[in-house]
Amino acid sequence: MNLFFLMLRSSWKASLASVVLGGGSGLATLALITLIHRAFSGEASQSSLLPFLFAAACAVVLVLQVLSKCILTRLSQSTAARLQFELCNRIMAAPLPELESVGPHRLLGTLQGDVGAITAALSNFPSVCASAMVLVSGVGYLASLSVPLACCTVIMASLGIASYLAGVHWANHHLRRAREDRDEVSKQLQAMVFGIKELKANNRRCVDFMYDVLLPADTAMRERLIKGTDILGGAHTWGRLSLFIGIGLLIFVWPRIWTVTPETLMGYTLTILYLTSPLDSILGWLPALNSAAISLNKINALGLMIDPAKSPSVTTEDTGFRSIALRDVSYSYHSPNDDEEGFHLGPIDLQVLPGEVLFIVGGNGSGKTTLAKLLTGLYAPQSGDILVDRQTIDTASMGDYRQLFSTVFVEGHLFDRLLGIDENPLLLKHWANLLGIDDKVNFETGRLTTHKLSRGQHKRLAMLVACLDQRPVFVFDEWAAEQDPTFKEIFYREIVPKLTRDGRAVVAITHDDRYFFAADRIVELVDGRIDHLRKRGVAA
Ligand SMILES: Nc1ncnc2c1ncn2[C@@H]1O[C@H](COP(=O)(O)OP(=O)(O)OP(=O)(O)O)[C@@H](O)[C@H]1O
Repeated sequence: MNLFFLMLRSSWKASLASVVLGGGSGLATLALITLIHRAFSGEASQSSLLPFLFAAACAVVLVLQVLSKCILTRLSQSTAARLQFELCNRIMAAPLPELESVGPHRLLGTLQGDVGAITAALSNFPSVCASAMVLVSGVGYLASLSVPLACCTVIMASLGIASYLAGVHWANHHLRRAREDRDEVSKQLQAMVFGIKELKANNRRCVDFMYDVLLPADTAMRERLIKGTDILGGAHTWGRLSLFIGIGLLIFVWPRIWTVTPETLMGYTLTILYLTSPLDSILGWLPALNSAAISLNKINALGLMIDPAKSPSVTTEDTGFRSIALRDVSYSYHSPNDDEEGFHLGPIDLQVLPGEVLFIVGGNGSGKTTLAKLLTGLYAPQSGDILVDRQTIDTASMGDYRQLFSTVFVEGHLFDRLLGIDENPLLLKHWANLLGIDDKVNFETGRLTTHKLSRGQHKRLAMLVACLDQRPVFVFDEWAAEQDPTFKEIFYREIVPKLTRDGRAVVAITHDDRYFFAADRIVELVDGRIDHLRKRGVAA
């Protein structure tokens, strides 16, 4: 996909209108140059109409250029907004394992840096279009003065632009690598922000991080950026200078080989000098266009632009279920080292029934969270099937399947308002009271206080959102791990039974063996396989 196709797709009508208006303004500018030339050449200097024609041409240029720029500004901004929205949509539609392997630093780099680079190029597009129109009409005017001279000028300008583009191509090599390096810098900056406590607590670690990790990554990126920008700067200056070389040839060489009147020569010089400014704006914009093209390639390389965006469909109906079954389900992670095998989970056979409480237990790294991600449809099984009411879930129905679950994961994110939930102030107040966080929720606006919360309070707020969501199955990943003893009691003795009272199921990953009595069934995972399956009242 290229930048112009992106713009045309945004609105071909606005694109056409701006080109037509820009073309009109170019012609009016040509009329201005003609009038100036006539006034200087003396042939019509006596005409009393000339000042009025000049004023009229000025007014036409003003109106057409302003209109064209207004349309193009809106067009470029809406194209950038559309690109950002589409990217967000694609990110939301992309499978979680792919997003995890891309990594948050690269996704953020793309959403902020790459979309920003594209927006910057697009927002200068209006003035560049107007400049291009002025340039084209200027060349037209040159041709009206002398065709051989115009041909010679076009050849000179083409040589200048071709050598400029060769410079751009050379610079690209460094700029593309600088863009790759920027991902590494964003990764390290993210590590600094999230690891600030660990860095502050140990000065040596802090110095090591700054001088051995962050600075080398940043220096490598900047060196490449400087090289690329230097080459671009040189090429830009050469592109501009080629025009002056053209003027020099025109004044000093051309009259020796071709007969040319002083008026024609003056008209030529005047026009070429006038054209330096639009040419400069086009050449100055090409580096931004270049960065935008690199960013667009980067977005394509992430694989986020390949499939048409599929917006999530909204289903409000609580369909419920009679059984959810994982049948011979397995999943393997790719190892970053090719010679090592990644963690393998499965084959797993597991059933979740309405109204039951299922605990998933096991040691660290035994695969509990991976199993929860498979169960909730965040990961698609690599083999085996997920069945709801004996119907197999395929790729097309996976999105709907995920809507069966309210989840609270260990590293879950809390939005600062209630999203995707019908407001029910009474229910909100009820759960907030039960969870002891009524002061953390603004009942009037449904707003949630998401900062200045302890980790335990953060988890309680996440639980509140899950409870309000009221899907058929609740999945909690070590929710109680950060709760005080009083709240552990409330969770296992009050909340869990309350949640299952109207036929909803609770699947909880837990290490709290004191509360195993609260489960109907307990599944124990060892090295990615189910080792024990205990039922209420039955010893392991
Ligand atoms: N995105 C990933 N890519 C590669 N390997 C992963 C990924 N996520 C988890 N793993 C690996 O899979 C294994 C199981 O991880 P998982 O998070 O499911 O364990 P867990 O039982 O929930 O552990 P804990 O009790 O510590 O939370 C671990 O060895 C982990 O290193």
